[in-house]
Amino acid sequence: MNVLVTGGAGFIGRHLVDMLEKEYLVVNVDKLTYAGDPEATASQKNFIKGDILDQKKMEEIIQHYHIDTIVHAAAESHVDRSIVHPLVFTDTNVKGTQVLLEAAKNCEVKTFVQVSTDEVYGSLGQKGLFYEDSPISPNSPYAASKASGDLITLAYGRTYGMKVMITRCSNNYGPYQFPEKLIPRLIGKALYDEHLPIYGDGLNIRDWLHVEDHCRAIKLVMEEGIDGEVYNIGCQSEKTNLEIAKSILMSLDKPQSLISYVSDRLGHDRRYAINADKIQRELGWQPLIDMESGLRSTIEWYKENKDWWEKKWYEGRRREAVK
Ligand SMILES: Cc1cn([C@H]2C[C@H](O)[C@@H](COP(=O)(O)OP(=O)(O)O[C@H]3O[C@H](CO)[C@@H](O)[C@H](O)[C@H]3O)O2)c(=O)[nH]c1=O
Repeated sequence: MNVLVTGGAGFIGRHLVDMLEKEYLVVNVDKLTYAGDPEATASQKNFIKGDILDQKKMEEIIQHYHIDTIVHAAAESHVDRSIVHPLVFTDTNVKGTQVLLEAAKNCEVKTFVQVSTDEVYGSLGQKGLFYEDSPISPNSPYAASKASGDLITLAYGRTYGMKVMITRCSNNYGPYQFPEKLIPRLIGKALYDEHLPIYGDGLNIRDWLHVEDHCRAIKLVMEEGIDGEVYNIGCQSEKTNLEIAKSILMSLDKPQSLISYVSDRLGHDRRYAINADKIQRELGWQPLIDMESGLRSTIEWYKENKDWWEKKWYEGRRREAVK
């Protein structure tokens, strides 16, 4: 396979490129937004700075590298940002996905994998799980843009006979996650003895998945997934945000008094919990990293790589300010 990965300088994308490069020719196309890491691309065999909205460029790249498979991981991904700047989410996650599909169709790419999210299903109460056939009911502008990207992907499959598949993961964590997201943000704050901001009552639940387990699942879908199918990816590791904050403080030997309740996120989804039986049953995927050891090693990583996340945080904020 010759694989085009979009967003391979982002958190999930860079882990994916590392994994896929061991077996395939991989080309990473990334726009390098505030969340993209130019350093990630230094060791990648084929990196091209580019925007998925540039159809001509995407077609040239696909043709030049004889791409037969696209794994589309480029996205605006932060819910809080989507509440403040919703339009860029539509540009990248909806229109960008469609432009990429157009390029793929015109160049007769064989397989297209859309990397998506469990947030397209909306929010759960205390009980129940998201299944692949659960109704799409997104709440944030981010989730709605990803749901739209999923629907347009499926439409291209049905209309033009393209082989398309969708993966929907739960909340990822692990090394190199941009420090705007809950786990790296809280670790960073705790390391500096700053208050850990917890939105609302802290009892919102997320279902956590280590990024390496996620990437192994995407790779499997790319290799063995069935045309037109959706695959949920998660490892049934539900935690309240408060539990995460407490674990981080405990691991770093910091006082629980650093927890600080702040205003809630607008339209804050209460609970995500995903059923991933299908990918386990049909493709034989299994998560290998349990939350306890995964969180421990992630905390260690952020402790040892302060330079990386501090730089990303300040660089990211600078680039945002310029925009
Ligand atoms: C950044 C931050 C977040 N939170 C809360 C909001 C959420 O309930 C929870 C996790 O927030 P976030 O890390 O922003 O992640 P969340 O909104 O769940 O979305 C993530 O998980 C999704 C998959 O479920 C991905 O599709 C998204 O791209 C990813 O950002 O923690 C806080 O309480 N304090 C914070 O400072």
